[in-house]
Amino acid sequence: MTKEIYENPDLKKERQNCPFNKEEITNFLDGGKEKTTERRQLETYILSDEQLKDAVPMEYLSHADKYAEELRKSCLLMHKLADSPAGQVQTLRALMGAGLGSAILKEGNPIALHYVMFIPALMGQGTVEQQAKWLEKAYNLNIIGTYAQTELGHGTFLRGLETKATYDPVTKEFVLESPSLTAYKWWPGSLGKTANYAVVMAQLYTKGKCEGIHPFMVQLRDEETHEPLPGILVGEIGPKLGMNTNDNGYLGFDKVRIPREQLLMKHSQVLEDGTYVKPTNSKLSYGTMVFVRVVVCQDVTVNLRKAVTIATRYSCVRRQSELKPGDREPQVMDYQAQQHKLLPPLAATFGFQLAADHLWNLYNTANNSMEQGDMELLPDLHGLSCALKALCSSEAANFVETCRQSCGGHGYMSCSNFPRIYGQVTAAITYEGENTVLWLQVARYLVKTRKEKSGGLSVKYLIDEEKGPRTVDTTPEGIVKLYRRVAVGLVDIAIAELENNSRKGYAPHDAWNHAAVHLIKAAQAHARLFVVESFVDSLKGSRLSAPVRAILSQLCELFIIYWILDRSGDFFLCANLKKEDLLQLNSKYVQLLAAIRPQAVNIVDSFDLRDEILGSPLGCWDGNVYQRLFDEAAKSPLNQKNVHESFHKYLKPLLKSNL
Ligand SMILES: CCCCCCCC/C=C\CCCCCCCCCCCCC/C=C/C(=O)SCCNC(=O)CCNC(=O)[C@H](O)C(C)(C)COP(=O)(O)OP(=O)(O)OC[C@H]1O[C@@H](n2cnc3c(N)ncnc32)[C@H](O)[C@@H]1OP(=O)(O)O
Ligand SMILES: Cc1cc2nc3c(=O)[nH]c(=O)nc-3n(C[C@H](O)[C@H](O)[C@H](O)COP(=O)(O)OP(=O)(O)OC[C@H]3O[C@@H](n4cnc5c(N)ncnc54)[C@H](O)[C@@H]3O)c2cc1C
Repeated sequence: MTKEIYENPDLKKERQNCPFNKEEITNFLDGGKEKTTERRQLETYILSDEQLKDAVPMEYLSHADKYAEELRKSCLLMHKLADSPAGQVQTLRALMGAGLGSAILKEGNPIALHYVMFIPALMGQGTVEQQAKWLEKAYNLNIIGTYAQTELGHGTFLRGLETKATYDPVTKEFVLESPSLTAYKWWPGSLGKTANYAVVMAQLYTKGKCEGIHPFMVQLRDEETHEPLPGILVGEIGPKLGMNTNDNGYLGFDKVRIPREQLLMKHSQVLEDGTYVKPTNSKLSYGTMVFVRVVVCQDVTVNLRKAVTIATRYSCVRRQSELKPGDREPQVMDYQAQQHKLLPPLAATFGFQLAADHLWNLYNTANNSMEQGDMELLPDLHGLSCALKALCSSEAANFVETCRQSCGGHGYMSCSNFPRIYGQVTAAITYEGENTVLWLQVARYLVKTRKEKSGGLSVKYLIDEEKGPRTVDTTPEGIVKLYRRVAVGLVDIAIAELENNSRKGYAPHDAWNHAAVHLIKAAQAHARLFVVESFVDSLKGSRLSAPVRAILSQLCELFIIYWILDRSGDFFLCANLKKEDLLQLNSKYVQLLAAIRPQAVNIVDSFDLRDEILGSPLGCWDGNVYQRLFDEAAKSPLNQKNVHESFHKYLKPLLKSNL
């Protein structure tokens, strides 16, 4: 007898008569049919392993027990790598990120930094010989590394880092030192308890001169005992808003000597006599950060997809209040206000992914040409990776919080998974370059391009001024032009502000600081233009069936109008937008909300996120929300006895005290 599978009747209804093929969208997002098959096989392989399941929810464990439990699972996952049905790199990518990996390691993988930064740093900064020495050991997990750059006193301002590596030509060694408390490394993931090696960024001194920050390969712990080596002061920094099993750590050096060959010398070298050989570009040592900024865009998008799926399914199960007097309480998704909360982030997941795909392609192209010594694409890659990392992380964090709020009280439960998703996404606003600082980097590139009439592909529109009438056209292509005008206009306003400040007698750095608000707005407009253009162009260029194209085009239109309505001042200011245009866009927007609403569940279904990955009773495929919430509550240690011992210890004496 086959067991009947429960499906909430409202969700069942939502899923009936879907006008498009969900599987086609799944394949589109995965990058092809074969990729979908491979991903599903991998998910089944990992998620069916009983040893990877939690005996109790993580929330109920102590800080140290959480770490130990996640390290156990993380190591087990690594043992499973060899038999994975997907390729090694594919498996690692899935296990380190917000998708499959987060189903097992909910608050961070203690060895993530090894793959996300340590190995990429070795590959990007090490010579062929250095790679031959350490990469295989790193691949085989004979050593586990991290990337130690940020210090207690400095994260953003890399030139201000204090850790010193002074070359001693007599012994042909570098001497590593932390000259003050603020020089201690502070934050690197996996550093606290897991890693036994690190790529350490330190100020290189040779022949009495500081040559700036450089990467050094440093052993931190004994390979057998795991005890810190002499002169190494290492530990964990304590609980954080999220990502609590990433064991972020601190690290100090008390005159630690390492051989000269442990300076990673792909781009710059120190010869035996202490002569310094410069890199072709002084920013090449920042390459590892560029890589992570690129992958973070993909990662926050996956997290956003999870949040939207949970909130959308829940909003179709949840019935509350009265829409039509006397009628049954409606699904909360039927309130236009709820659609306004959830459909823009739903649409954003597509826009962000398509833009992140473009960035990934640029990263690979630029990297290939840099391997041949051609640095031409580096400024564009730096500008675009900063812009997209900042935009995707900050928008995703806001959207995730909106999704949480859209679930009312139940969204506030830990088991809803919103706190963890938010904890991860909001961290991306800070790590790998604090967003404000990245916006200012982008602005620097835009101002330079506009003034010097020279720059890469992503900023070409600042050089080739658009010709023709400046009328407002509200087709998607017309809307892209509006975004372009805003991006150009806001750069010009920022430049005018800079010039105005100079005329007032400000020195260039003060003129810059006093124009920051305008500069940041210009950088954000540039990033939005890139996402909007990527969304519109990718749909135009893709081979999709008519029904899939229709729904994705509606999402695209909704999204690009949403941002205009959100920032209408910029469009009035720079794109000739009139009141009538805005009203027209507003009515188009609400029409689109109504048109997309019936397909919301089908769209999130097409993300094909398994219940284990969503990790939330609110978002499960079957919509059995209330039963699952009850089951979660039953796991609370406070519910294991009717009367907790603390009653006898504290409450009873109080009750009897006749205060
Ligand atoms: C078989 C195995 C294979 C391996 C397979 C691997 C698979 C797995 C891989 C991926 C997995 C995917 C899953 C993804 C999961 C993702 C996340 C999960 C884990 C979480 C990890 C979190 C880790 C966090 C780490 C960190 O935070 S590390 C520390 C980061 N720190 C920063 O970002 C510091 C920010 N500050 C700066 O970047 C800079 O200081 C600055 C603000 C840019 C200014 O620098 P400064 O030197 O002061 O510059 P100036 O002198 O002012 O010069 C400016 C000048 O330089 C140019 N510039 C600046 N930066 C760059 C750059 N990076 N590249 C190129 N150019 C640069 C800039 O444009 C200016 O140029 P001009 O003078 O010409 O204008
Ligand atoms: C979860 C997490 C994981 C991390 N992992 C690692 C890791 O693995 N390895 C590692 O090395 N580091 C890591 N970091 C550190 C991270 O890279 C830094 O925290 C980040 O670069 C910001 O630097 P900061 O903390 O010094 O902030 P600050 O630079 O001190 O920022 C404080 C404020 O000052 C503002 N500000 C600073 N400079 C400027 C400026 N020039 N103009 C305008 N405003 C400015 C910022 O916008 C911000 O509002 C991690 C951080 C987090 C939160």
